[in-house]
Formats: sequence, structure tokens, C-alpha cells
Amino acid sequence: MEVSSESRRGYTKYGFLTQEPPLRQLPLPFCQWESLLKEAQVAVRTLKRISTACESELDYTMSQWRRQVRQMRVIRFEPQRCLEAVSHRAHHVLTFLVQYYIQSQSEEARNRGTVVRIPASLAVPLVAVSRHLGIAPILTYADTVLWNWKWIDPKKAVSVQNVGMIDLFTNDSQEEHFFLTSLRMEICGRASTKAMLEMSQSRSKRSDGDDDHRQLVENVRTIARNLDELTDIFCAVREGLTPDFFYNDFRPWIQGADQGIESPSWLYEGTGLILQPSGPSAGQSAMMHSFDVFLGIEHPHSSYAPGSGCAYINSALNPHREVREGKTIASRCPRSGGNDKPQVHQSVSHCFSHGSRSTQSQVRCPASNHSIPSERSSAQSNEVDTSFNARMRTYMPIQHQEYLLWLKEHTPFRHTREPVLKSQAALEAHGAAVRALQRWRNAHIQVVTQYVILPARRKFCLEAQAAAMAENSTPRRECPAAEIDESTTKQVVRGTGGTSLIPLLKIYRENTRNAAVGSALMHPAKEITRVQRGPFDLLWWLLSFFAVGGLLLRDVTEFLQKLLGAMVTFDKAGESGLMVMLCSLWSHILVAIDN
Ligand code: HEM
Ligand SMILES: N[C@@H](CC(=O)c1ccccc1NC=O)C(=O)O
Repeated sequence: MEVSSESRRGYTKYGFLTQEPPLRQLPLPFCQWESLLKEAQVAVRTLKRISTACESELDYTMSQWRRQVRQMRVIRFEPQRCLEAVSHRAHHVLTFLVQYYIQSQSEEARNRGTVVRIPASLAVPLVAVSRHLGIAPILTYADTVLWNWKWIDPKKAVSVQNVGMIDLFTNDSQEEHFFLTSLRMEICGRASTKAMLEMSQSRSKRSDGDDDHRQLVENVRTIARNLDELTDIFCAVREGLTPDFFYNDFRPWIQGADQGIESPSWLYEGTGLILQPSGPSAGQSAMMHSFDVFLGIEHPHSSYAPGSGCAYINSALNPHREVREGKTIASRCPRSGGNDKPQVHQSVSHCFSHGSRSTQSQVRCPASNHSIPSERSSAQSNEVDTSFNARMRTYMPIQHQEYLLWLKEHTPFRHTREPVLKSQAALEAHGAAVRALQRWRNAHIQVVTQYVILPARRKFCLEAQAAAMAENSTPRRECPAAEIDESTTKQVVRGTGGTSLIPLLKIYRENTRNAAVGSALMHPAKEITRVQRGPFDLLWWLLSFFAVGGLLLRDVTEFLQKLLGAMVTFDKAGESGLMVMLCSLWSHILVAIDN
């Protein structure tokens, strides 16, 4: 797999962000799209903000807006004749318009029947530009983050403080803070990308000298430290975003059509496409994928070939069969994760990869496309779709997909972890990086619980209560969110990427942990010290200190009591009280981490 030296330079300098700040306005022929975007943004901001009493006014305004969209003529977009930056902006604007168009419709309208229609005025140019970019024809992480940033002060360099977002759905600073968190991680993560590139490139022209080896160890240590910085930036998402705003006000705008079997399909008028695409997720960040790829952490069933596999239809006719390239084969598509029953995925489709820009029609089920889970894997993973990562790659720009394939071929930690087996220092560095990634995944699971699981349970409760009241007008009974059991959560809660999210995230964390345990077993190694510790780590160490200290204190006390008889007195009640408190705190922390 060849990645041009030019694009490699690009990754080095700006990570996965574009070299230049993204375009903020499309050229003249496409200004109507820009005006429609402004109109929708203003309507949502002004009418939603005032009060809920304005909801119907918002509905009315948006229905007028949708009419304009339907009546707009199809403007031809010829990406081959445009600068790449224009294509990025076109994909960004069109996918924002599609989200406004679909998500501003009432829930009944969206679920009525099985198909939601995207007017040709949006669908035709969107499919053209998506083919050109080798990306899915739906709002992606690239649209919301990578192609959506601006310098605050163009005279200063790009830094985590000197950036802002261009377009938002709600125009609320909380939404900006959410996207900025990812953007800042992308900027900060450039240090890792640079280190990975250096190592992987030098592997091709390998000299294996001592200096090379020292450099490798230094680079892997850089990655470990950088991952901890990323975790700190990630945790700061809490500083400017409330779970209520995230879940109830912002998230509905970015939903895709991959929210379970009852999700409607999206029909792209004038293109022949019917898809059930996933919404955006930072799981589409090539920077985040590169850590797993580089460190050799495997997530089973995430093997992958580039292209966009999101193009298919769930015809839901025969639950046990899938039509593939003219043949009918028995299969199951793990597309929507968790509670997937065998489904039909009769593909339609066009592929959005470079290699197949021509109107190639092929049958693909995005997740199972490259790897259909075996019996063993299903049992092992408790029916969780672990091919999420492979599917998410098909929502990345094609260069990022190709870069990840190149990295997999060239990482020094491929196959046998050659340098690791050779050197204790490299092994330690690798173990520290893996553990740092695991810490990031722990933090991520906690944030997902706080921002998705708990608000979803709360909403489910309120809806159940309202329904019960409407049915038999029984008095309102409290329904604490915590009462909802796990199976209900699984049914009602999905990620924008369409997954049954917590089981998936836990498996990914487990795979990471196993990679770390594996190397630690081979050579028990000292942990590389973290450069920055979060308050949680401090608490962890303090508790460990007191717990161990408490145990020691008890042993020493007993010893002294035996030794000195009655000379040493110790308040037994106080001591055991302390122990109980410490144990219970400890178990709370363990439970919190496991959640
Ligand atoms: C409030 C903030 C966030 C929430 C609620 C959230 C939620 C989720 C959810 C629900 C998933 C499951 C997959 C799916 O989308 O269906 C997921 C996956 C993922 N998210 Fe986030 N996310 C947040 C922020 C971030 C950020 C800032 C990053 C990094 C840039 C990130 C990186 C990932 C990755 C890499 C995955 C794939 C699973 C893995 O590798 O462990 N997330 N996220
Ligand atoms: N998967 C997340 C959404 C998400 O993480 C996301 C979506 C769009 C752009 C960036 C995202 N992640 C972090 O900024 C969710 O289920 O809400």
C-alpha cells in the first residue's frame, strides 16, 4: 500500500486536519446551498431558544424551509473540476442540509413507512461529491470536525486554544465545546501521528542500529505521554457541555438511520440509492484508529478494505438471507450491533471508494462485508458487533482509509512485535502506550455513561410515565433512572454509529487491556510515568495509599499488641470503621470504572 510522500507530509504537519483551514463559503454557483444552511441555522437558533412554546413555529418554519429545498433545482457538482477544499465544503454543507431536512420532520413522519426521501436537489450533488472523496453520503466526523474548523487568530499558529468551529446545528456554545473537544484532540494528537510516521517510515528502510532503536523507544514513549494528554483534553468535555443539552437538544440533529431494525431507510432521489447510514461518530477519527493499528491492538472482525460499505438497503423481506452479487447467501449482518437478529440486506449500491467511482453496482453489507462473525466470535462477544471499527472506516475520507492500511503494513509492532521481543525498553514503552490507551477508553466509557446512557434512561422513564398516565390516569409514580435494567438500556440506547454501545466499548477496552497484559506477562515492566495526572488518578493513588496503609496499620498494631501486651492500646472500633469505609469506597470506584 503506497501513501504518497506528499500526503505523509500532510499528516505530519497537521495530523488529519487539512493543511489549510477549511473553506467557509462555497463559490457562487452553490451559494443557494449556503443560504439554505444559514436559514435553517437561524430558524433553529432563534425559535428553539425562546421557549418550547415556539416549537410549533419552528415546525412551521422548517416545513416551509423543506419546501424550498424540494423546489430547488438540481445544481450539478463536478468535483473533478473543483479544488479539494471546495469538495470538502460541498460535502459539509450538503450533509448539514440533509440532517436539517430529515431531523426537522416529526418523529411520525420519519418513522412512517420505511423510507425517508432526500430530495434530488441535495441527493444528486451529495452522491457525486461523496464518490469523489471516497466517503459516505451522510454527515461524518470529517464534516463536523475535520472540515469544520477555523483559526481564531490567523496570525498565530494552529493550537488547541486558537481554533473554533465554523458551523453548528444549534449554534449553542455547548455544541461548539463538544466538537472542539475532538478538534483539540486531533491537534494534540499530531505528536503521535508524527512519531508513528517516523517509526513506520524508517521501518521500510530499516538499519536496526542502536540509534534507531533508541529513537523507536523515545517515539513510543512520546505516544504514551501524548495519549494521556489526549485523555485530559477529552475529560474536559464536561467543562462546557451538560448531558441534558447533549442528549436532548443537540444529538437528535446528528442521528443517522442506523438505530435498529425499525429505522427507516434513506432514499436518495435521483441516484437510485437507498441506504441506512450511520450518523457521525468520533469512531470515524483516523487519528484514534491509528493508535490501535500502530500498537497492534486487534479488535476481532474489524479487518477491512477501503471504500464505503454504507451503501445498502434493508429490505426486511426475508430475515435469514442476504443477496450478494446475484447469489443468495445465508448470512447475518452485524450492522446495527447488539441485538441484531439475522436480517436481509439487499444491497443496491454504489461504492464510494476511489477505485470504484464508476457506477459500479455491488452488494455489500457494510459490517459483514469483509468479515462475517463466526459462531465462536458471536458467543465470545455476547452478540456484540465488534466490527464497528471496520464499518466506521468506510465513513472516513479515502486518504485516511488508505493511510491506516499503510500504517498496518509498516508499524514496527506488526506480527511478532519484533523490536519488543528484542528489547526490554521497547517492550516497556509499548506496554505504557497500551495502558495509556486503556485509560482513555476508561474515561470514554464514563463520559458515554454520563452523556448517553443516563439521559436515555431518564427520557425512557419520563415517556413510560407519561404513557401510563395517559392510559389509565394513575397517579405519577417516581421512576428513578437507575431502576431501568440493563436489557432495557440495551434496547433504547444506541450510539450515533448505530451500536449497542456499552458492550461494544467494553469489548474494545478489554481488547486493549489484553494487549497490555500480554506484553507485561512476557517481560514484567515498570510503567512509564504519566506526565499529567487527572484528579481521578490522584484519588486512586490516595485511596490505594490509605487502604494499604490501613492494612499495614492493623498488622503492625496487632504485632505491637502481641509484643507489648497491654502497653499499646488501639481503638478497635475506630480501626474497623476506617477499614469498612475504605473498602466500600474502593468497591464504589471499581464499580464506577467497570461501568
Ligand atoms: C460527549 C462526548 C462523547 C460521547 C457521548 C461519545 C459517545 C460515543 C459512543 C456512543 C460510541 C459508540 C459507537 C457509536 O457511535 O455508536 C463512541 C465510540 C467512539 N468514540 Fe466517542 N463519544 C464522545 C466523545 C468522543 C471523543 C471526543 C472522541 C475522540 C476524538 C471519541 C472517540 C471515540 C472512538 C475512537 C470510538 C470507537 C470505540 C473505541 O475505539 O473505543 N469519542 N463514542
Ligand atoms: N457517537 C457519539 C457522537 C460522537 O461521538 C460524535 C459525533 C459527531 C462528531 C464528533 C463526535 N464525537 C466527539 O466529538 C454519540 O453517540 O453521541
